[in-house]
Amino acid sequence: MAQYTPMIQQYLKIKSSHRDAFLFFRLGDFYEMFFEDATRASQLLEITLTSREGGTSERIPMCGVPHHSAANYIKQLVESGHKVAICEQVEDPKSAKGVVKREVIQIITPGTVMDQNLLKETENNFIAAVSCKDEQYSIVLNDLSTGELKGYLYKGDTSMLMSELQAMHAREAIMSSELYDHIAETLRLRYQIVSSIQDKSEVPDPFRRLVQKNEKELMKEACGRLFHYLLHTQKRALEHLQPLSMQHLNEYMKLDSFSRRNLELVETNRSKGKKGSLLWLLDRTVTGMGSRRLKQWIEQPLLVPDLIQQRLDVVEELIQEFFVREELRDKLKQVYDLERLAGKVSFGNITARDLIQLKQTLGSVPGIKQALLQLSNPYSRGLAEQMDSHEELYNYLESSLHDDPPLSLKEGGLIKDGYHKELDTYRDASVNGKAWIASLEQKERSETGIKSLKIGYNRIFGYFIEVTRSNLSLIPEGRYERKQTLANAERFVTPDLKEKERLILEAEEKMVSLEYELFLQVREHVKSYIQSLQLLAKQLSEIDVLQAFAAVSEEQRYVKPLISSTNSVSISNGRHPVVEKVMDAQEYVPNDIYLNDDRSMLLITGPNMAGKSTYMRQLALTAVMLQIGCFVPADHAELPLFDQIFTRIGAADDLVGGQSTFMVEMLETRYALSKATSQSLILLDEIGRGTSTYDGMALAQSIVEFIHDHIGAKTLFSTHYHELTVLEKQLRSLKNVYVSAVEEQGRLVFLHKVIDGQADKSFGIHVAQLAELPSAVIERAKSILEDFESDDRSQKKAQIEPDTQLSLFMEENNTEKLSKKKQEKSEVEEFLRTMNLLEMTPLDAMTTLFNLQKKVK
Ligand SMILES: Nc1ncnc2c1ncn2[C@@H]1O[C@H](COP(=O)(O)OP(=O)(O)OP(=O)(O)O)[C@@H](O)[C@H]1O
Repeated sequence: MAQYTPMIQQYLKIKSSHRDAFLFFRLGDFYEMFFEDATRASQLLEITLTSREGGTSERIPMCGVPHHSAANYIKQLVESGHKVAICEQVEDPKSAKGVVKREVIQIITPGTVMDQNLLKETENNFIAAVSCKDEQYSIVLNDLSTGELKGYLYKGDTSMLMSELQAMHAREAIMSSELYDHIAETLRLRYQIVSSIQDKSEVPDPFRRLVQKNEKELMKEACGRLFHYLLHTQKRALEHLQPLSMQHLNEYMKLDSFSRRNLELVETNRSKGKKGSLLWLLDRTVTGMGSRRLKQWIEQPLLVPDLIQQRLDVVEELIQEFFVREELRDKLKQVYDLERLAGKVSFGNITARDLIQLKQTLGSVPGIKQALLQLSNPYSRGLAEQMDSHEELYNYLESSLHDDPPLSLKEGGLIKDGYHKELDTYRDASVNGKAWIASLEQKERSETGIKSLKIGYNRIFGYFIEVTRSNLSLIPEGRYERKQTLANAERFVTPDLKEKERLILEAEEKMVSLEYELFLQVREHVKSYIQSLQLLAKQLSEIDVLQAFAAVSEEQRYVKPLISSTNSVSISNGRHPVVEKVMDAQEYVPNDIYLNDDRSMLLITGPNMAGKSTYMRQLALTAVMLQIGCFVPADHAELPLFDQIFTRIGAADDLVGGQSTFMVEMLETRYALSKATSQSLILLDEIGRGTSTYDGMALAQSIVEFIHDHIGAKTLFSTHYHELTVLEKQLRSLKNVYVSAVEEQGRLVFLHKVIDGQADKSFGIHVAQLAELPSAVIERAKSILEDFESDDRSQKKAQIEPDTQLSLFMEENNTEKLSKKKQEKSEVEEFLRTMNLLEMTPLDAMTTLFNLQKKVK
């Protein structure tokens, strides 16, 4: 260490406590990185790697970014899952003795970004902290930009924990070093979640107010971890953090990570994008806050009937009252991101422009209240009555801040005239001084008779009187003092001009620093409103989501659903909201779904592509829509409130996790079987197809029986194993339905209509034809199928299972082939035994061998 220069020593010392972050080390106008940080950053950011002397024989690798454009580079690093520690000079270099003092002022990590450039308007940015004991987990989820804190308690194992973290969209997870050793690598590789260690878990003093005294110890631990981490990275008080809100299982529908993914609630499985998801369909919100709230609602449907009913009633009235809705939408358009503005106030990075946005937002609240008061429904009226438009704060901001302030806080132009006496005096001095100077030009022109005389200003020489060379002789002796000579003019000053200049500059300097001081006071004043602004933000975002529900429901012809008190589902002409939206509405074939205690399970058969999964998803999405308080796609709908939805739909390979499709399927099923209750909804799509036919069929049947006999959950079960349809006779509450299709002139026509009973034909080859497999393959498959069907044994089998898919036939035929092969093998053996080798030519032997091999093959 000693051989390095003092500055590099300082760097190394600071770096030693920030090993997991890129250290942006401020050197003049640049942030520099050294050693390994420099080599890695130069590759990641594609910037030039240089080097500098550092006191040793070898030069030190170095790369840097200009401080004014650092934000973009930080963004790139953080978005790719890295952390950046910002190390600033914390003393004036002019007064520093030796190396200027430097300190890390903030660590920017994927889960703690506060910069607008790094945040997506319509998405929360979550950081989670975790604690665990035995099989219990506590997770606290925080969005630092909005201050929300949500707590969850779970029972499960680490793989469950990891998929929950993913389902919560956590970008970063904070945990003990012990847990870190177990899961950090998997979290990073499989879920792209950055992990950080924080072993301190006691809730620090300033944060005590956020966690209730009688909260569970494990929960307090997770909160403590989070708060210590936030203090360590942000290094400031975070007054906008909201009290911990525990998420109780009995208030929300539980949707595990598999189901959220399978139902494509907020993103599609394939592209991982919003488009094509339920969120995409419903997102008619006008504000970023509303869009984020909607996403939270979709991921946490309610279980409390009154709350759901309240939302449904508002939506109903907003559909009827078109003009009120339009007025609300209009006013909401003037609402800025109040939630994040409140966060910025506390964080200390709010600008005058942000405060103007805050003012404009407050300005639109009275209009929103007024619109809401036009509705008769008690919930929206109550909301309007509780809504505080913060008149006092509005007036305060109105009287203090300019409407169009500059971005910079240190150049003046922030505070309005009349707000502060002293500031007004300086302004007057500056304005009067400038007016005096303007009149001086006139006066000097007329007294000297020099028409081209002018008064100018530059930063170095200040104010001056400029006379062209040809007019110099007209200046009376001793009138001006010479200041600067130009090629064809001379510049002069007078004692009065100098004095005025001093007054103006002094006033301007004082003005700028006083304005900054006043701005800080304004900012401080706004801080006292953080909590009530957060409440207002919540109310506004809620209204925004409800008006969005009304807009989509009206456009898509949804109906107000009823909450069933008899635990039955009755949906007539139901539709899958997203499939319907992306296809021509006329083409969509609506379907009914009826379920009750005597008909709690439907076994769905039908050809591939007929619409089995669509039908199943349709029910789940309708349930989610009802439980978030939105109208639903049907002509009539009545559903119970489902406590949980479990799904096993589609292939969701977890290749990174090293699990096969079949294993994932079994894990998801195990999860459903162990957690479901009679109030749950279970959707199982072709369970067992990932293994051999009999194996799969046996599993499928035992799963159906288990759900029927031991759980009693409403269940939709689609299968290609037509053999299972006999279960209708054995299981009281199981009913067969099928999705119809007809064959017309050798081609398959899907009717997409779900009918009671069972399908009577297998259409696998037709689907392959639709998929435009080579015609040779199709023809061959048809002829194989014919062979199978004409085969005796196959016929016999077909009596029991007339409708099996091609795959099933293949399996069956394998058994037959096997015995055929045995027979052939014995023929070959016999031939080999009796063959007279001595009488054969080499060519004969070769031909015989060829024929034998052909036979065996
Ligand atoms: N009710 C409907 N009305 C119109 N089109 C539909 C309907 N249901 C499904 N479809 C269309 O059929 C396609 C296939 O549907 P789906 O994936 O549900 O079939 P499936 O029977 O589950 O197929 P597989 O057995 O191959 O998984 C959908 O993408 C959609 O375009």
